[in-house]
Amino acid sequence: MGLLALVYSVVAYALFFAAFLYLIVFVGGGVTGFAGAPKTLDWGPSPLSDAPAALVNICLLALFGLQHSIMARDSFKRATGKIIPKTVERSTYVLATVGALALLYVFWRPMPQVVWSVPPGVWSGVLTALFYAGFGLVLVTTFLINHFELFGLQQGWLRYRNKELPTPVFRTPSLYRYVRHPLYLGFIIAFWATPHMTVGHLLFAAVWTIYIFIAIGYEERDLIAVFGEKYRDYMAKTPMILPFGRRR
Ligand SMILES: C[S@@+](CC[C@H](N)C(=O)[O-])C[C@H]1O[C@@H](n2cnc3c(N)ncnc32)[C@H](O)[C@@H]1O
Repeated sequence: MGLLALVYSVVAYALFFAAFLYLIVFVGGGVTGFAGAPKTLDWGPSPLSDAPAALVNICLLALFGLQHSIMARDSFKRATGKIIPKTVERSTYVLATVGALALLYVFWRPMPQVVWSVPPGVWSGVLTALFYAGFGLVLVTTFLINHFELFGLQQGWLRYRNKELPTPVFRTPSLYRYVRHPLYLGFIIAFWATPHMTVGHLLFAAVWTIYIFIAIGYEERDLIAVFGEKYRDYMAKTPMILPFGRRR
């Protein structure tokens, strides 16, 4: 069973990493210069090409949001605890996230009408740099918290070694001293910073941003439940998403 848990966690991690890398290509499209992508936000076929594009896309984003938020809740983990062992709970979450992203990639309906287009030059270079910086921030931040625990690998490894899972640790390393949610800030930057904004890209960025603020509400409720006063103090002293933002 230990080996099975380890293999499961490695497979889930590998698939997730591939899906994350594809997200950069999917959102960035032409900006990434990756010409071989079968589908991006602004280009490619969808099996749902007869349905209204905005409706299809909002449903796909809502599906991702529901999967992500419901499976992250303690009540869901308690309810499924008998069929999903704690050691592979995170890998299962990661695997379901891959599924939700795959549906998004396959069924997304491009809406290529242009909202803004910055001609090649300094400003388009700045926006492209911000796009990559946003994804870079996401990746770096996962290592600040605990990359291998966040994506289930550590749990699979500990199960294989027959060791106990550690209790959650409250961390505020480097960027977490300036904002409480640097990883989500990275996503917001990556999704909005583009020299070529289309209606589909705008919809994607707007819905995802709204979802991030909803998710923060749930996540912070859980963090208060686990870390209590420590997290309340942190909220009082540290802005949510922008370093110069309001506290709490
Ligand atoms: C995808 S990460 C996002 C973290 C954070 N919201 C951000 O944007 O940087 C979500 C996980 O990080 C954990 N987490 C968030 N802030 C934390 C902190 N200060 N210390 C330890 N774990 C934290 C949450 O409990 C959750 O399991």
